[in-house]
Amino acid sequence: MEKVVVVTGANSGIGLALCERLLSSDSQVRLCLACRNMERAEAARAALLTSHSSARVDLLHLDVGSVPSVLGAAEEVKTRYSRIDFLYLNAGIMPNPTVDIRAFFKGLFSRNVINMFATAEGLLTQQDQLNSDGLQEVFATNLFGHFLLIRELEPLLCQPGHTSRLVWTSSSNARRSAFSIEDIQHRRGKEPYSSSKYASDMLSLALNTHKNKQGLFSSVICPGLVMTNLTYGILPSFFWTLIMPIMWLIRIFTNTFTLTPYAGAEALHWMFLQKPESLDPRAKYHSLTSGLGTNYTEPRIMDLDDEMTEVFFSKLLELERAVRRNLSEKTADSEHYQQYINRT
Ligand SMILES: NC(=O)C1=CN([C@@H]2O[C@H](COP(=O)(O)OP(=O)(O)OC[C@H]3O[C@@H](n4cnc5c(N)ncnc54)[C@H](OP(=O)(O)O)[C@@H]3O)[C@@H](O)[C@H]2O)C=CC1
Ligand SMILES: CC(C)CCC[C@@H](C)[C@H]1CC[C@H]2C3=C(CC[C@]12C)[C@@]1(C)CCC(=O)[C@@H](C)[C@@H]1CC3
Repeated sequence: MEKVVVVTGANSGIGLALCERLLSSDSQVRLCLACRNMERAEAARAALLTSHSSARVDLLHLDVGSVPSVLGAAEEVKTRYSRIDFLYLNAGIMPNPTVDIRAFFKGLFSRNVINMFATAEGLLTQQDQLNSDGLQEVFATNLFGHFLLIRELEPLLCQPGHTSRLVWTSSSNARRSAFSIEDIQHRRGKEPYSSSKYASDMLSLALNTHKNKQGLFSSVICPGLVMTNLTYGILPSFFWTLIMPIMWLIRIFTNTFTLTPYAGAEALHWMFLQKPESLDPRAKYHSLTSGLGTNYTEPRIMDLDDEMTEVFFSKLLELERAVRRNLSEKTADSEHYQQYINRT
C-alpha cells in the first residue's frame, strides 16, 4: 500500500538526503516535499527523479514560519491526501550565529572537549527577530509552525485503525537550561536555537501522552554535526575549507560527527523502519558514525520534566488560540476595510 510521507524543509541538506534514502529503500513511498521556496523545491524534485524516475514526488508550498502559510498548506494537504503515514518536522533555522572563540579554545583543552564538539554547549549564540505574525522567528519556524501544522492535520494523522508518525529533527544542542517556561519563545535569551530544539523534545513527549490513543506517535532524532547550509552559515566559507580536514580527523574520535547529509539522515530513515510501539518516547535517537565510517542509530534518554512538559503543551494550545483569534480579527478588519472601499 502507498505510504504518504510529508517532509518539511526537504529541498536541501538532511531533509533532501532523507527523501533520497526513502525512495531508495521503499518503492511504495509517495513523497510530499513541503518547502518555502518553490524553485529550490522543483530542483530537489528533479534531482530525486533523476535517480528514481518512476517515483511519486509532490511539491507543497509551505513557509513553516508563517501562520497563514501553514494554514493554507494544511488545507491543500487535506484536499490531496486521505491520510499521512509519516510527517517529518525537519525545517529549521539558526539565524545570525556567533561562535565564542574564547570558549572554544578553553573547551579544547578541558575534559569537556568531546561534549563541546557534540553539543556546542557554551559556544553558540544567535540573534533572533520578530516575524510578521509577531512571533520570535526561530521559535515560529523550528517549533510553532510545525505544531500548528500538526494541529491542522489532526484529521489525517489521527484516524481510527491507522497509525501515523511524527519525526522531529531535534539536536544535541537542545538544552533545558536554554529554555524558560516563562519565556517559551525565548524573547529574552541568546540561545533561541537551543531553546526551540528543547521545546521540540518536550512537545514530542506531550504529543505521545495526548495522542497515542488516537494512533499518533511522535519521536525525536539528532542528526549529529552535518555539513549543510545551516552549518556553513556559522563560519565564513574559507574557514570551513581550512578546518575541513580537521573535522574529518575529529570524526575518527567522536561518533557524532556524521558530516554528510546521507549519514545525518540515518536516524530519520531508521525511524521509518521501526514499529512505533518499540520506541521510547523519552529517548532521542541519534545518527552516529563510527571511526570506520559505519552509520548507526542509538537512543539516549532526554532531560525532560513531565510537569514542565504539560505546562508547555497548555501554553502552546493557548498561543494557538491567540494566534487564530488575531488572524480572524485581521481578516475581519480587512473585510471591513474592503466594505468601506467598496462604499466609497
Ligand atoms: N546540520 C546540522 O549539523 C544539524 C541540523 N539539525 C537540524 O536539521 C534540520 C535540517 O537542517 P539542515 O539540513 O542541517 O540545514 P539546511 O539549511 O540544509 O536545511 C534546512 C531546510 O529547512 C528549510 N526551511 C528553513 N526555514 C523554513 C521555513 N520557514 N519554511 C519552510 N522551510 C524552511 C530550508 O529551506 P530553504 O532552502 O528555503 O532555506 C531547508 O530546506 C534543521 O531542523 C536543523 O536544526 C540538527 C542538528 C544538527
Ligand atoms: C576554530 C573554530 C572556532 C572552530 C569552531 C567549531 C565550531 C564552529 C563547531 C564545533 C561544534 C559544532 C557544532 C555545531 C555547529 C558548529 C560547531 C559549533 C552544531 C551546533 C550545529 C547544529 C546542531 O544542531 C548541533 C548538533 C551541532 C553541534 C556541534
